[in-house]
Parts: sequence; C-alpha cells; structure tokens
Amino acid sequence: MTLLVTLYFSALYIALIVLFGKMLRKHPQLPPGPPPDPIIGHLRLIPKDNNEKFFYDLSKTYGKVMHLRIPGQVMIILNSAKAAIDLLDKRSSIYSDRASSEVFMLMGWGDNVTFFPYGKRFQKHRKMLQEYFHQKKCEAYFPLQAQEAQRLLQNFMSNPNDFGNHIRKFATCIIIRITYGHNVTSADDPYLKITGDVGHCLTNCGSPGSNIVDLIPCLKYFPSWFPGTFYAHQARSYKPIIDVLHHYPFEDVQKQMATGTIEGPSYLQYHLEQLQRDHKDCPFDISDIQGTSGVIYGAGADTTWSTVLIFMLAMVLHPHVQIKAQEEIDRLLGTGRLPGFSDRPILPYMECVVQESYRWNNAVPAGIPHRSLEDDIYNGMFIPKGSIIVANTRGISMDEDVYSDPALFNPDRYLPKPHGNAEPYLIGQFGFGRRICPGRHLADASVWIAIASVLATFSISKSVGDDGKEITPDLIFETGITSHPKPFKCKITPRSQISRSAINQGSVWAEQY
Ligand code: HEM
Repeated sequence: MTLLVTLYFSALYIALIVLFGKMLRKHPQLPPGPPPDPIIGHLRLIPKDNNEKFFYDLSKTYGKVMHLRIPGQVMIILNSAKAAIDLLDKRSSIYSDRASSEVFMLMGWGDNVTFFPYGKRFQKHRKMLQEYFHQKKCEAYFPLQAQEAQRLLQNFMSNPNDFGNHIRKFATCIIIRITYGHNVTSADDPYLKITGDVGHCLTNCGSPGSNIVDLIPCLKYFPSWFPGTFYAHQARSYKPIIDVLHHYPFEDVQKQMATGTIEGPSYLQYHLEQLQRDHKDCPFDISDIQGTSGVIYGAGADTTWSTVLIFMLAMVLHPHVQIKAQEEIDRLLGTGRLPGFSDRPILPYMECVVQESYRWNNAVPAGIPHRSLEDDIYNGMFIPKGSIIVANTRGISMDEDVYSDPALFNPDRYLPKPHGNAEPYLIGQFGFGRRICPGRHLADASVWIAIASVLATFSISKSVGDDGKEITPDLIFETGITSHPKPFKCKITPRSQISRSAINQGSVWAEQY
C-alpha cells in the first residue's frame, strides 16, 4: 500500500513537472522578480502596508517592470510612466478589468464601480459618472468650490490649529453639495457625521487588492481569532455604516423631491428625475443610483483632503517655495483679492506647486490594481491572463530617469530651462486607461482653489514648542485606500491685514470665481 502511494505521488509529481515545463516553454519568461519561496512564492515578502515603497525599492534591483507571485496569482508591477501608458492606456482593451475586493464587499460596497469587473455594468456606471463630471460640466461647480475655499480660509483664521479637520471638511462639503445638494452649515450636521464615520472605515480597511484577505479570500470564512482575518472582521463591523451612506441621503433627497423642498441641484436628484421620467426605458435603476452616489463620496473626499494636506506639509518644510508662489500671486493679482479659477493660466509657478504636491507624495500611492483579460507579451516578457497589474504611482513619481533628486519637493523642476529642468508633470496620480479616475477634473479644481486661496492669504511655518524651538514635522504617512500625512503641527498666520479683510468679505470673493 505504501509503495503504491509513493508510486502514485511520484507519477503525479513527474506529470506536473512535465506540464509546467511545457507551459514555460510555450511562453517567454515572466518579467524579472525576486527569488520565490516554494509553493507560497513571494507571499512572505509582501508587507502588510506601505506596498508602494516595497514595490519601488524592489524595482531598483529587478527593473521597472517586474513580477511577484502568490499562490494562484501573478502580480505585474509597473514602476514607470512609459510602461503604464504602454499597457494600461495603449492596450486598454485588455488591461481594464479589476479584481473584486473581498474586504470592500464585506463592508457593503457591492455596488461600487471601483470593484466591478470590466463589462456592461461597469460601462453603465462609468457613463453615469462621466456625464456629471466631464471637464466642461465641472466648470459649473467652480462657484461652489470657491465658496467652500472661502469657508476653509475663515476656519483657518478662527481656529488655525485644527487645520487638518478644516481641510477635510472643505473636501467633504464639496462632495456632499454636488452629490446630495445639501449645504452643511453646522458641526452636528447628519451628513457630516455619516461621511466622517465612512471616512474612518476607509482609513482603517487596508489597501484594496493587496491586503491579506484580498490576497487569500478564504480567510474571510475563518473565525476572528485566526491569524490574518483582521480586515475581514473589521469590514463586517463597518457594514452598517456603509449601509447608512447608501440609504440616508437617498431617502432624504427622495423626500425633498416629493415635498418640493429640494435644497439644491445634485447628482442624486438629476438621476432620480431621469429614472422617474424614463421609467422602464431608463438605462439605470435605483441600485445604480445608490451605488454611483456612494462611490463619489468613497473615492472623492479623502483623496482631495489628503492632497491638500500633503501641500500643507510641503509648505512647512520648504518656506522658500511658499514665498516664491506668494510673490507670483502678489505680482500678478495684487494683494487685494483672492485668486479665482480664471487666474489659473496666469499663475505658472502656482501650477508647478500644485503639480509637485501630486508628485512628491501621492494620495493613492499604489494606484488601484487593474487585471488583465488576455495573455500578453510586453518587451519580450510574458504577462499571463488574469494578472494583477499594479501601476505603482510611487515608483512612477520617484523615477530617477525622469525626475532629478525625486525625493525633494521642488516645483522649479517643471520650469523651462534655464530657470528649471523642464521635467514633465506626473502622469498617473489619477490612474490610467478606461479605469482613469472619473472625478479627476472636479478633484483637480478643488485642490487648485484650496492651494491658491491658502497661499494668497496665509503664511504657513513650523510651530514652536514649549522650549522655544521650532518643531519640524516628520514625513510619516498613514495608508489605507488613500495615504495621508500623520497629524502634524504648524503655524498658520494671515499674511496681512488685507488678507484678513479679503477672507472676511466672504461671498464677494466666492461669487467672483
Ligand atoms: C485628488 C483627488 C483624487 C485622486 C488622487 C484620485 C485618484 C484615483 C485613482 C488613482 C484611481 C484609480 C484609477 C485606476 O484604476 O487606474 C481612482 C479611481 C476612481 N476615482 Fe478618483 N481620485 C480623486 C478624486 C476623485 C473624486 C472627486 C471622485 C468622484 C467624483 C473620484 C471617483 C473615482 C472613482 C469612481 C474611481 C473608480 C473608477 C473605476 O474603477 O473605473 N475620485 N481615483
């Protein structure tokens, strides 16, 4: 019996080796990668968080296109803009699929386009979002964004120490107004509470696609004491909060529509009206409206907040950049008014500051992984169907062949020679191809107006400790689906009496945009 079993397994082993050998001979090699462990591949190497740095560090040894393997899954990591464009943009018909995220499904994000596979439902949701957030349409939101920037400045003035929360409120209120038509006017507003709770879930749920439960989905069936199940249980406990995000605003807007008390135009109202009007001929249903409106908050608020916070940190650490940008504003706009969107083309250095804030540290540093739909060959390397494709924004933004001294915050790098180094703006902070962020025009306008308004009116500097010494913030980031600087201290003071009155004149500036 023992002999039979031994013979059986020997035969099976030989058959597998032959089969594997044939498979390998049929295709060129996978991209380079570190030596794997038997069976588990590179699983042991992949860290719990900070994947973007791990991928970037590995690329220095294995190249800008490399692979990692975990049981049943090949990951292709792209650390250059060229490779990401070549594959995700130029071959988008085969690189636009997405793996689902077990953790996000457990949390209740089943109708979230971010985790849809490529197909009809994905296209339907993208179309709904595209219609409301294309570049031209986003100009209609400029006045609202300028008003929220105005509120941000007033909040900076009244309580500068709480600047991080003010920026979060700025980003959140823009999303709430556009999605639900609701204007937040008090700190105990229910919408603010809901989005605050959801924000907490998103920061603590791990990176979608690369947390341990997403990599080994069967972990979701194990009890909570079992190692590696943390994110699955966390996600289940968050589900009631995500359900409230999908239901409360929806019912609120429906009620307002029924009673003729609509607060303002919104994404929800626009689509609910279309559904009522076209009824059976309408291409979408209620779950599509709930799903797409939920994703706007889920994807749009923390990312914007994080980008503006990264800018604040850069200003504390690089005062000469701040002074140069402020000199440009004073020279070109004078000191008596706030910048508006129509000033954007005439403030080139400010543009460099905004673009450098995207590049220096990224709000979504490892992107969101795509998945390939077919076998492919790139520069002689084999990319099997079903591979997870990570366009690592961190690696792209730190590419030393493109950016000199990439770790340095240096907006001058983009200026034409001889003033600067004529380096290109970052590509990829909003993703690639058919999955590119549908909210990028809205987000970019929010980031620009916040940065321009703050620079025009406030000086940002190091805070001073009880010992009279300046406190230099550490460059430490917290990473969930987004990455943002750990809370840090800084000193925020109005630049002049003129700034004070500009800020206090409130709506005058907001309406000018
Ligand atoms: C500074 C702010 C933002 C950043 C840095 C950002 C970044 C990203 C990135 C990197 C992706 C992944 C793209 C890919 O897979 O290739 C993404 C996807 C997405 N973003 Fe944004 N985003 C921002 C703001 C917004 C806003 C304001 C909205 C909503 C209006 C939004 C909605 C979405 C959605 C729905 C997806 C999923 C798209 C899909 O899977 O097809 N984002 N974003």
